[in-house]
Amino acid sequence: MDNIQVFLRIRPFSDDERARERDQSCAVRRVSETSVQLPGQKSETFTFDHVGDTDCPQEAVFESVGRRVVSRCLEGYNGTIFAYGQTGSGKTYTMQGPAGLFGGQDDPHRGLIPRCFEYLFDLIAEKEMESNGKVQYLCKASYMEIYNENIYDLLDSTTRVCPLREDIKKGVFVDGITEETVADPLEAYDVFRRGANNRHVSATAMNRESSRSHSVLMLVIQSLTSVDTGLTEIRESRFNLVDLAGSERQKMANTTGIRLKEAANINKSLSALGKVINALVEVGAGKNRHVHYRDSKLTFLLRDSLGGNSITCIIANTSPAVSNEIETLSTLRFAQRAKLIKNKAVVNHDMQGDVSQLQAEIRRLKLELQQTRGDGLSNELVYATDALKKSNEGKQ
Ligand SMILES: Nc1ncnc2c1ncn2[C@@H]1O[C@H](COP(=O)(O)OP(=O)(O)OP(=O)(O)O)[C@@H](O)[C@H]1O
Repeated sequence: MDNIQVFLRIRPFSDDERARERDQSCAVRRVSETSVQLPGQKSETFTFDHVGDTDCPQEAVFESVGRRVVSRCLEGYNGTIFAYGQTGSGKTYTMQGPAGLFGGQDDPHRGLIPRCFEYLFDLIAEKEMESNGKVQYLCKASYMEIYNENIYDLLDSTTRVCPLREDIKKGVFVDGITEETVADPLEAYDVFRRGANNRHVSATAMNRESSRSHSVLMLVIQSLTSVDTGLTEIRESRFNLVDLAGSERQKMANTTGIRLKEAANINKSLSALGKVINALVEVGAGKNRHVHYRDSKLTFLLRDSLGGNSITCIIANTSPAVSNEIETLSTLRFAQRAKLIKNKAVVNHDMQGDVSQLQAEIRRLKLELQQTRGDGLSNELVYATDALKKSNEGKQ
C-alpha cells in the first residue's frame, strides 16, 4: 500500500500582488522541509511529503515527484500526478512551465511534463540497450480536456465530445480519443503543444478561460519482453498528468448563462473529487463507505488514481499573498486529507505466445511449483494460463 504523496509548492509573489498588497509577508510559512504554518490562521501546522518554498526551482519538483512516478510507470505501475490549487497559484507553471514553453531541454523554467518526457525516453533507451533487444517499449499519448462535464479530444481540432466508457478488459476509457505514438521527447512535446494550442483556440471560440477546465495528458506505456521460453510478457501502464481547474469557490452571485453552468460544473467535479477523497479517508480508517466515483467525469476517469491501482502524487499550489489566505487554507486542508489515502498499485502484466508455447510454459511452471511448494498457483502460472485461455478464445 502506498499513500498518495503530496508536494506543497508556494509560488513567488506576482508583480500584481507586490503592487497591491499592503502586507508583503508570506501568508504561508515553511517551517521545515515537510511542514508549513499559516500565521494568520492560528498557526496550525500542516505536514506533507515535501514543501517547496517561493524559491523552489522546477528541477526540485521533478526530482521529488516526476522521477519516482516515471520510473515506476516503466516497471508497469500506473502513475498519476495532479496539480491542484486556486486560479493563478502556479498549476500550469508547475506542470508545463511559463506560458508558451512546452519543451526545450536547456530551459531551467520548463515544467514537470517536459521533464517527465525527457526522463521517460532516457530510461527507455537505457533499458532497451541493457536488455540487448529483449525488451521493447511503445508509448502512446492522448490529451483531453474536461469542461462542463464533457470530455474533449485536444488532439482533434473539432470540438467533438468523447464518451467515457468502462469494460472489463480496458477498465474506464475515453471512447474514440486520438492516441498518437510518440518515440522521443520531441514527438511528445509536439503532442503537448498541439493539444495546448487547441485548448486555447477552443477556449477563445467558446468564450471561456482554460482555468475553468481540467486537462489530462495520458501516456500509455507498453513494454514487450521476450521470455526465454518463446513467450512475450506484456506490461502496460497509464501515466496521467492532470492540471485541474482552479479550486477557488466560484462566485455564483450575479452569474448567469454559460458562466453559471461552468461554475456549477467546476463545483460539481471538484466537489466530487473532495467527496471521493473524504470517503476514501473514511474507508482507510476502517469505515464502510461507498465511494461515488461516478459522480463526475473527472473522478470516474481517474478512478484508479484515487484509492486504486496507481502511484499517485498531488502537487498542491498556493499563492504567498495574505489576500489569498482563505483559499490557501482550503488547499492545505484538501491536500492534507488527500495524503491519508492509500493506493494499492500492482504491475499490470500479461503473457502472449502461441498455444504450444503457452502449454509448454504451463507444464514447466506446474512442475516447478510441485518441486518447490507443492500447492498454490504462482503468478507466472496464472498469467500463462490466462494467456492460453485468451489465445484459445481468439481461435474460436
Ligand atoms: N513557481 C513560480 N515561479 C515563477 N512564476 C510563477 C511560479 N508559479 C506561477 N508563476 C507565474 O504566476 C502566474 C500564474 O501561474 P499559472 O498560470 O501557472 O497559475 P494556474 O494555477 O495554472 O492558474 P489557472 O488556474 O488560471 O490555470 C503565471 O504568470 C506564472 O508564470
